[in-house]
Formats: sequence, C-alpha cells, structure tokens
Amino acid sequence: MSKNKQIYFLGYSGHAYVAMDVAYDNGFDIKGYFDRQENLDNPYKIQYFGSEANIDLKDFVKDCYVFPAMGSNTIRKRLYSLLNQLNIKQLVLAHSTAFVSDTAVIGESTLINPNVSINALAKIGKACIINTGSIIEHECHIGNFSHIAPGAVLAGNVKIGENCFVGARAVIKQGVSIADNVIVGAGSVVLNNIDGKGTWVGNPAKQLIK
Ligand SMILES: CC(=O)SCCNC(=O)CCNC(=O)[C@H](O)C(C)(C)COP(=O)(O)OP(=O)(O)OC[C@H]1O[C@@H](n2cnc3c(N)ncnc32)[C@H](O)[C@@H]1OP(=O)(O)O
Repeated sequence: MSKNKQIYFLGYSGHAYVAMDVAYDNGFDIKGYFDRQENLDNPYKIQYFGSEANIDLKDFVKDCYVFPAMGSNTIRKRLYSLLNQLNIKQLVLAHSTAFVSDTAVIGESTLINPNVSINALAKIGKACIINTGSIIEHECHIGNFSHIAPGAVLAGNVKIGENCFVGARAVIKQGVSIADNVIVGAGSVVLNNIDGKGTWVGNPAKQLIK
C-alpha cells in the first residue's frame, strides 16, 4: 500500500479508538502505535512499537503519516509539537459522514468525528478534536489544541481560544468569544464572552468557584 495511505498513531485508548475508526473510514492501513505502555486489550489488533520517546521516530515511520490521538489537550499539544519538530507528515482526519465546508480551514492533526458539521468560513486550529455530532457554525474560530465534545453547538461567529474544552451538548451563543484555557461544562449555555481562564457551568453559564 502507498505510504500516503499508511499511518501510525501516538496513543491507544478510548479517544484513539475513535480516531482509528476515522482512519479506517478513510481507507488507511494502521501500521501500529506508540505509547508509554502497551495496551494489552489491543481491540484493533495492531502492533505496539514502544514509546515515541525511545526511538528515532522520523526514521522509523519514514514517509508515513503519524496522528497524535490523546484526549488530553496538553498531551496532544506536546505530541503535535514533537511531530512538527521532526517534520513528520501530519494530516486532518475527517469521517466521511462529517460535512466540512469547502471554505473552512482546518489545521493539521485535527480529528473530525462522525456527523460533525463545519460550516462556511470556519477556522479550526491544529490538533483539535471536533467530536461526534458537534456543530461548528459559519465563521467560528477554534484555537489550537481545543476539544469540542460530542453534540456541542457553536453558533455563528463564535471564537474559542487555545487549549479549551467545550463539554458535551454545551451551547455557545452566536458572536461569543471565549479566552484560552477555558472549560465549559457539559450541557452548559454560554451567553456572554469569557475573558479569563477557568471553568464555566450551567444555564446561563457561571464561573465555577470551588
Ligand atoms: C467522547 C467523550 O467522552 S468527550 C468528554 C465529554 N465529557 C464532558 O463533556 C464532561 C465535561 N465535564 C463537566 O461537565 C465537569 O462536570 C466539569 C469539568 C465542568 C466540572 O468538573 P469538576 O471540576 O470535577 O466539578 P464537580 O463535579 O466537583 O462539580 C462542582 C459543582 O459544579 C456543578 N457542575 C459540574 N458540572 C456541571 C455542569 N456540566 N453543568 C452544571 N453544573 C455542573 C456540580 O453539580 C457541583 O455543584 P455543587 O458544588 O453545587 O454540588
């Protein structure tokens, strides 16, 4: 099979399983995975090659793609940066049931899961997760390493910073801007801008102070 259809994964747990389904949906041959520890369940019956930190990764993967598939924004950012430094081939993985406008711009190593809609002129950063069934409306911007969880809705012109997490089924009102490093709880409804980092929950969303 051509190297253009061969891919290695960094990480092999719940989030990676979903990303692997998207890779298979795109006709990729998964060559195996790197992780700190071997996944002994190995539900996809793929080969383990050890930790990416312990080998000459670029030489090992040659001209194949590598996808950072960790649910943690922080770890995904670190792995993305490693791939970038080593000049290893990265790509956008988008499931065939997702709608992505031709006018949308998507950064490399971003995962777009089944039944997502990404509408006109949206801009999505690098190594983001646009999770199952979420809706990213026209002209939304999402910063690098952010995760939009299943079923979340970003109405038109919403801006989300870097390293954010928008919980499952959260709704962000049109035109709202959210700063870097913000967490929005599952099912929360954000009606106003969020200017500093922190966790916001409820309808209307309020900052969670513990
Ligand atoms: C494929 C996937 O699985 S992707 C992952 C999808 N997962 C999600 O979307 C989950 C998102 N996470 C949440 O919503 C979490 O509850 C968080 C991050 C907002 C808060 O978590 P924690 O900091 O652990 O808060 P904790 O559970 O201690 O709750 C603190 C308070 O906030 C309230 N609260 C927590 N989450 C929410 C929420 N989503 N909406 C409203 N209130 C909430 C709690 O009821 C509690 O209130 P109390 O103090 O009056 O009892």
